[in-house]
Amino acid sequence: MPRAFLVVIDSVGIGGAPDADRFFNGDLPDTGANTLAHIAAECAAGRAEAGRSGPLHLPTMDGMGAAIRIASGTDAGLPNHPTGLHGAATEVSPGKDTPSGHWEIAGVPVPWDWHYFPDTQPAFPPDLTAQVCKLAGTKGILGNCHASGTAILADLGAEHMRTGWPICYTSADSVFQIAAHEETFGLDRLLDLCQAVAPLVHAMKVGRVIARPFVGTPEAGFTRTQNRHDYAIAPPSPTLCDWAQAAGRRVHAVGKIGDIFSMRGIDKVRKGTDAQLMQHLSDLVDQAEDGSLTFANFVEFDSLYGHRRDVSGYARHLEWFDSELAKLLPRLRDGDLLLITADHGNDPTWSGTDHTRERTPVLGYGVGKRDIGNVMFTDIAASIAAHLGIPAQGPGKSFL
Ligand SMILES: O=P(O)(O)O[C@H]1O[C@H](CO)[C@@H](O)[C@H]1O
Ligand SMILES: [Mn+2]
Ligand SMILES: [Mn+2]
Repeated sequence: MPRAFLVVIDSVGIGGAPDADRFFNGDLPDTGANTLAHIAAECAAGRAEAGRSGPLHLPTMDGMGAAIRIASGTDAGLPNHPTGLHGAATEVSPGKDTPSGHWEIAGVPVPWDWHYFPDTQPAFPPDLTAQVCKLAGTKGILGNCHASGTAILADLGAEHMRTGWPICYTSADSVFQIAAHEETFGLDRLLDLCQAVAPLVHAMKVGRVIARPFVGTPEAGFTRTQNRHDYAIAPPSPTLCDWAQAAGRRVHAVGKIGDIFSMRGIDKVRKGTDAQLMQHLSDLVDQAEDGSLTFANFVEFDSLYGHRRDVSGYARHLEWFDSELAKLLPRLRDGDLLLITADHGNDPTWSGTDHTRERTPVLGYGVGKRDIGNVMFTDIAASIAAHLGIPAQGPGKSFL
């Protein structure tokens, strides 16, 4: 029985979203944002030389050049000799966030408008703040604003250690993020707090509460740990994961897929750094059951490089991923399909620190060379379902 591996390289957009003008980073619309093309251009110009050098080199993902031209008509200077399936996918959900992107890739566009906290200070309504304080057992919260998660630790980490108040912040995404020190505040206490706050903000149609534990001292600085946990609102209707499970197939989640889908339709989760996730994916190529679905998310493109506007780092991570993929592909079995895509953009050359609305690449291995052109996010779910031979739901059409 054929197996499917659906791999999301988080935030690797390729421009061209028809509705980019409706999404913003600060005051600037996302029109023209193009994560991969702009990274490739910076590399070609010799401006992304930290820990790597020269033009962006992605020989395994050899369909990227073609995908980017399909999405945005841009010549990013990437070679255009695709050997596998290649195309570009367009999102319709009214959000450029991770759950919107993943649910739609899994066949379910978001049917509601997310609630976003305003970019004001305070950002949160007083009654929500009061409830968070009550649940945390503190007299106040710190932050209460839009912020970059690393910058706010530098600003408020010391005050947090002194007062014991949780650092609460948001972004252009529909999120409520709580940062707290793993030792002085306590990791379990932070996770319990986030879990308790989640239903309050989900009721407001805020997509996620994210626990952002950190360690360190005011003197040495603060760093976030791997114990991040997302408490997401459940998908509005059954997704590819549920379709597969209902058909009696095993569903493996690698990375934060379990969190994004509120564990709906998922049998087993493997987590870690992207390097560890690559090992998990590699193990699953060897071990995943016939007929199974493996759904992976590699988040560090987004969290370590996109939001941090680090072009060299992003290019390095793309080249690392590409070289790891080269070791993985020859071990796929006959009948396997491995599909690579992304959930939104996060152009590290763009203004602000938020995601960018973009089309995303669709690269397929194991089904021969074909140009699928422009497809919709939901077509990915329909295609995976067709490949696995299971019934699909919703608006997607298979491109296989
Ligand atoms: O700046 P950090 O804390 O990494 O937060 C980013 O991560 C969140 C989830 O992807 C986004 O909403 C953005 O705010
Ligand atoms: Mn994402
Ligand atoms: Mn992000």
